[in-house]
Amino acid sequence: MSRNDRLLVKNAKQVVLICNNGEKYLTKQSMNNLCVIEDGSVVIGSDGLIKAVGSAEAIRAQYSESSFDRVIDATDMCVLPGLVDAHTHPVWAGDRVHEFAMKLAGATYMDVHRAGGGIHFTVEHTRAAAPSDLLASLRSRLMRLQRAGTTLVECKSGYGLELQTEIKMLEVIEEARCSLPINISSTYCGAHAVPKGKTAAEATEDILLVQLPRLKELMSAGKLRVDNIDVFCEQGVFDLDSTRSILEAGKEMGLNINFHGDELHPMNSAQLGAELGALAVSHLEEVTDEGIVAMAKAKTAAVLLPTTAYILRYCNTPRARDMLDAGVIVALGSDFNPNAYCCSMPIVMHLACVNMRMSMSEALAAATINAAFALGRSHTHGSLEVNKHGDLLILNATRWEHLIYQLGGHQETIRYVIIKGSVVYDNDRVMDL
Ligand SMILES: N=CN[C@@H](CCC(=O)O)C(=O)O
Ligand SMILES: [Zn+2]
Repeated sequence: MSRNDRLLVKNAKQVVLICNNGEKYLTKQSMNNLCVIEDGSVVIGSDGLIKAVGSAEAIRAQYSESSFDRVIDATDMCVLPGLVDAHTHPVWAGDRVHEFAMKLAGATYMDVHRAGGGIHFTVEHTRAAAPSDLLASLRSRLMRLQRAGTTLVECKSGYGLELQTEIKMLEVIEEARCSLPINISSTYCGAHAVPKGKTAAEATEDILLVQLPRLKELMSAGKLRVDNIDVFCEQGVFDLDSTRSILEAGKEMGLNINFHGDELHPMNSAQLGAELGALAVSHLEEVTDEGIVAMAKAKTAAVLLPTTAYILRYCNTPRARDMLDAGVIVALGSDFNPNAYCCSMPIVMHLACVNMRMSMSEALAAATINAAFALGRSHTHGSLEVNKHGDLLILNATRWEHLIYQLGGHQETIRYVIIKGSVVYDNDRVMDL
């Protein structure tokens, strides 16, 4: 029967499916046994979903009568799922380039924070910013992430720390979700820091009695979509009890728990996440052995952020190998924020391999299916399987590992970024491998 589909990507040297059995995440050895088809093709239908993926020969035979809006000949190229960035803070105003110099001179993250810099500096500028300016900068940041291969990204609020600005940030994220092709998972992070002039207890009360109820109203009225709730659980920020009460209230509203924990001090955040049924805990530089066991058992994903230790230098590198060996679902995120200005998941994967001793296959699984799991989206994203979103990358390379191996080389290696079967980035520069 003849039919019309949106896109055929044919004759790719490699098609990296990641997995092909409807797995929601990968752990341990399965992360090193990614499903790869040599000489393969992919078909994406007019609904933007994958209709077929398989050997080029089989797809040719199966689709001999079909027509396509677009055909890409991927001879000598590789096809991968679009990358998933499981942790970013992309909505903000105010440049913090000066803090990079302070940190290079030896200041710690908390030194900068206590001196009124860090999150507080960004809060001041974000509160004063017009929504249209926040949206313009968010758009250009998301386009940058997209050019680096990200097709699904988590975006946090958290530079308002009071009702009005937190809602403003979430509305800006919602506007981006409606107007850009990139897939967004939005996170309310009103407990990102204790606002100036308030104690942690007062801030917790404001979140529980003012911010979350208003969020609930807006969500129920269909005026705002929010997917996750986040808290910065850290000494001098939100302790374990405040974190618990905020996360529980968010869960009650139907939000997925996905929070910052065990970053600078061991807080037992991993255990709390496991106990509350969190989808994910991010950072975990200071996770304990007990925390690792609890997360593995509860199937709470660990979103590891290699840029943090790289940029802060004094901070420990997350124990990726221990977590992988224990069977924790390890995911990756860029942690894009004014402290860690990194838009590139290929660079994040490279850092994960070199500094956290992950294999390239583990890093790719962590930046696709497992990152999608951390956002509750692995049934639709994170692998190239029939009925999932047709979000993929086509590389100017005959082996997919070039995406990670070439540090900072993604501008040349990524030829196309495709979301739901439409080309959203076409880099037609020819490169020499
Ligand atoms: N740790 C807390 N939050 C961010 C940093 C945000 C900022 O410094 O503006 C993080 O994930 O690294
Ligand atoms: Zn963060």
